[in-house]
Amino acid sequence: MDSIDGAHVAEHNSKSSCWIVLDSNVYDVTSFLQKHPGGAAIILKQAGTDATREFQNYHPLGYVSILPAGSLIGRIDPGTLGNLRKQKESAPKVAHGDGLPHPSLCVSCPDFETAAKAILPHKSYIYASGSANAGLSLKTNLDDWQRIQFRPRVMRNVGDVDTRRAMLGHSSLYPFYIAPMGTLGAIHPGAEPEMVRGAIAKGVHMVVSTASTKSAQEIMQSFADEQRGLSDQSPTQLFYQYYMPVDRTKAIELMHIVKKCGYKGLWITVDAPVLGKRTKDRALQAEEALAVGMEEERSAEWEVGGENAFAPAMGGRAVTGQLSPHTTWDDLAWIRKVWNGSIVLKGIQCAEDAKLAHEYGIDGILLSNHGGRQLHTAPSALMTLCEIRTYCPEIIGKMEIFVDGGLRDGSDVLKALCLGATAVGVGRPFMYALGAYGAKGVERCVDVLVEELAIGMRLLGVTALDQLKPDMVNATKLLNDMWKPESFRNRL
Ligand code: HEM
Ligand SMILES: Cc1cc2nc3c(=O)[nH]c(=O)nc-3n(C[C@H](O)[C@H](O)[C@H](O)COP(=O)(O)O)c2cc1C
Repeated sequence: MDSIDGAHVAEHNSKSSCWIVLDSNVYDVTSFLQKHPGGAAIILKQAGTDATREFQNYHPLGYVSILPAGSLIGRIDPGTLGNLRKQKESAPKVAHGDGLPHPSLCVSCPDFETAAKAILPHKSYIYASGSANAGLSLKTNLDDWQRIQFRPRVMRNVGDVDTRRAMLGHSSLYPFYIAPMGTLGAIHPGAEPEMVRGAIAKGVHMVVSTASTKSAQEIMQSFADEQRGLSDQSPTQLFYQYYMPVDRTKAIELMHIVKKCGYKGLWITVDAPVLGKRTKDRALQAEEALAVGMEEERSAEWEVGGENAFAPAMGGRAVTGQLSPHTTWDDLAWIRKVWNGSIVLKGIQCAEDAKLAHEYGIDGILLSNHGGRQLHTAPSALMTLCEIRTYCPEIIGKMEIFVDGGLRDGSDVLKALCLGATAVGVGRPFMYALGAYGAKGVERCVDVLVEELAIGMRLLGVTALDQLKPDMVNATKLLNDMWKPESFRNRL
């Protein structure tokens, strides 16, 4: 392979010819610029430089495999590294220390967001906090927890409370877990292994995203190393969130990798046949592009899956081939043959699909609208849970029912459990805690949620989670707004 002088690379620093160095290899990424899901501008800023460090904040090195054939043009001559264009200084990924409140000052979930917002690079905060379209699905998620009130019982000897609950046959210390979130490298340099460290320290389960910065193998390795350090004492288990790639061979290959790694269950995300419209990410990408004299273009190719079978990820735009819009219920037959462990469908949003999942023999469903990041004005998980209670109550207790979206208070977990949920997924609070404080923040976030949960149990009058019953909550407000079939409405 050709050895290329740094000075020569440095000359290719524009949108008409853009070269970058990654892991000592020189790539011509000119034709890839407009296809990059993170936007052209972010790569263009690195043009003519060694982009390895910045690149690894977001991606595993293996990502280079999706570059068009012929992009690799040589190796950088190591003696000429000094001739490369100087990398533009970007804001430090995390500025731990300076001005950041001590983690103990985070006493409720919103405090983690305040801390993270203060120190995360703007782009990372936009990624974490963003939602689809005008943000109404996210708002519904947050609001609906408040639309259910408790009906507490008193004088019930609540001296000791037990917060344990099993998830898919794995005992859990708590009835909540860390929801899968992609690209944690944009939030903390330690990326997913840092989140895993915090999870293990507190024994909370975690679902790992297909769109992770680190590979499924690396994350499981960090989990195993960490567990070994604790003599395998932590009850934490890792599950795997699965995005279906367009290419069947790739899809099967990924399942084999996940199985070999030892992830405990496959959580197939079914609410993302295409990426939702991430308004804030898109606006920011357009701004960044204009700042370097380019214009972001909308491309239909980015909106639906194509031929490129690449492990998915969720930036402002999806990579061609990373999300399959073609998946149907029939696919569950071959998935079952490849994956013999438990399966959860993530993103069920109405009673009919919940019932179907049960008929297909699925182990669990996760009622979720993806943290409000997919369909505009989608129902909250609590609303879908009310639908299930009304239209197919027979499935409750027959399969595990998880819910996620907008949970910001540990005691709210109890509302979902009263209505029949197995456990609740918590997303952004853990992401913000990670961004602000790394693994220590994740630990702190668990503590905050557990404290609220345990106080809530006592004040509600229960000492174990199996004592929670539907009549301990008043969900009338949600039930009033719940969808009713046309025939039923005509009778009113
Ligand atoms: C040159 C080869 C590159 C390839 C093949 C590539 C690939 C991708 C892919 C597949 C995504 C989708 C989302 C994700 O996985 O996070 C993405 C998003 C992104 N990429 Fe790259 N990328 C490249 C270079 C870079 C560089 C050099 C940077 C930064 C210096 C960068 C920063 C980002 C960011 C910030 C996102 C959006 C993340 C998000 O909002 O989720 N990429 N890229
Ligand atoms: C920044 C971010 C990234 C996410 N990435 C993924 C993902 O890769 N796969 C997935 O199935 N869900 C993903 N989600 C959705 C979460 O798994 C979960 O459904 C949602 O965050 C729950 O809402 P909450 O953040 O309000 O707790 C992501 C959510 C956020 C906030």
